[in-house]
Amino acid sequence: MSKKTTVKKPTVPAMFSKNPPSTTTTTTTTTTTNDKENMIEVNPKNDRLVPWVEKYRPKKVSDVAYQDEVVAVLTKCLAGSDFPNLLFYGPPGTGKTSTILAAAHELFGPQLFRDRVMELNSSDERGINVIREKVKKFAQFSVIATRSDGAYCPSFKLIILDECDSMTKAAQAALRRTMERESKTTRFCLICNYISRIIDPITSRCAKFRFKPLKDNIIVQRLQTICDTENVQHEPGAITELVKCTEGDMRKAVTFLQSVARFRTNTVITAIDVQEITGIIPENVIENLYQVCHSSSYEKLATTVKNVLLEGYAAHQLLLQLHDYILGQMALGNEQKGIIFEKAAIVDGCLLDGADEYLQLMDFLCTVMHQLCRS
Ligand SMILES: Nc1ncnc2c1ncn2[C@@H]1O[C@H](COP(=O)(O)OP(=O)(O)OP(=O)(O)O)[C@@H](O)[C@H]1O
Repeated sequence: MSKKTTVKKPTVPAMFSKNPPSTTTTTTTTTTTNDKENMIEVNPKNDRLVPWVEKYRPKKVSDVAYQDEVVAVLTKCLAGSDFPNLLFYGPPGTGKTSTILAAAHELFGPQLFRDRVMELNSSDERGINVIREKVKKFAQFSVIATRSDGAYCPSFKLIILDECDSMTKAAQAALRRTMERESKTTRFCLICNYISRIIDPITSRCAKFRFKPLKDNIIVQRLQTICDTENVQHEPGAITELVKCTEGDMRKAVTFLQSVARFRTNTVITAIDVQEITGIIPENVIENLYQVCHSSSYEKLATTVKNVLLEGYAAHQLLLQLHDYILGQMALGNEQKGIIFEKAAIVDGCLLDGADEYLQLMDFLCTVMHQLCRS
């Protein structure tokens, strides 16, 4: 049914092999041993084993959803405008890595991609040595602006530093010099979640783009397209239920969809299937907890919280959903909600640090109870 396709394994840039490839364009249609090693054959029969996040990763810059500013700038760059050093920042799963990879594929084409692009993940390699050895070495090679298919091809190479907010300050400082010195031959694309962890001299050398969490309707559209392509049937409310817990993260949405599609109990995906896979807590559980807070009985609250935790619901998810539920309650004033949410933030921090789920939830719900008594 589907064609036989190939997916690239993460590569060590060819530049760092003992014999760096020629930087002039030599067209060859045969696949080298090295190329073969870096390809995962995707047999149509095993097609279902491919993670959908990879299968549906945008192939072209124009496929990237909802990040209009960066798409507009990169489209101009692809047409021949100057290509600045880039800094992409924003929450996970919003398309930062996909956007630059798509742009690089369009700029260099499949044959030059391996020679012209170096992708480093700073979570693994975050020290100054990587900048001194790998980045500097790669940046120093000069290249010729030709492509065998005649398409526009710039005369620079691209270094992608993913998760660069975990680079040490010394490494960032070393990068600053390299960026300046090699500006004729190399462009950088830095990707991070927290821009505040990047030193000013680096941010001021880059065009900065904030990737926004994707709107629910954009995620719904994308999931619907995937469902149509993969022939996944679902109840009308199932996709909306799934999107509820994604917080604008498309990766999370697509991963959940694939999990639900694989482990569903019926041919048609239901909202219950989604709740079981994603860990979303049914609305009545949240309502019940809130009502118990109204009763002002500490013993009743303690028993209910114990029972809810015994059901296997995660305290963090309970806290998230209680937050949204309380936000919509008219019975509580702004000041009371402020006190409750301040407590929610403290409890969330404690849970992340590994504190006891029961004690933390009790702490939070006692605050809710207290504020309800005041109203
Ligand atoms: N804007 C988007 N348009 C289309 N698909 C997207 C978009 N954002 C994310 N995706 C989907 O989510 C997957 C992960 O995206 P990507 O790796 O680009 O996220 P990221 O922002 O780099 O995340 P992280 O900060 O965790 O590295 C992609 O393979 C793609 O399927």
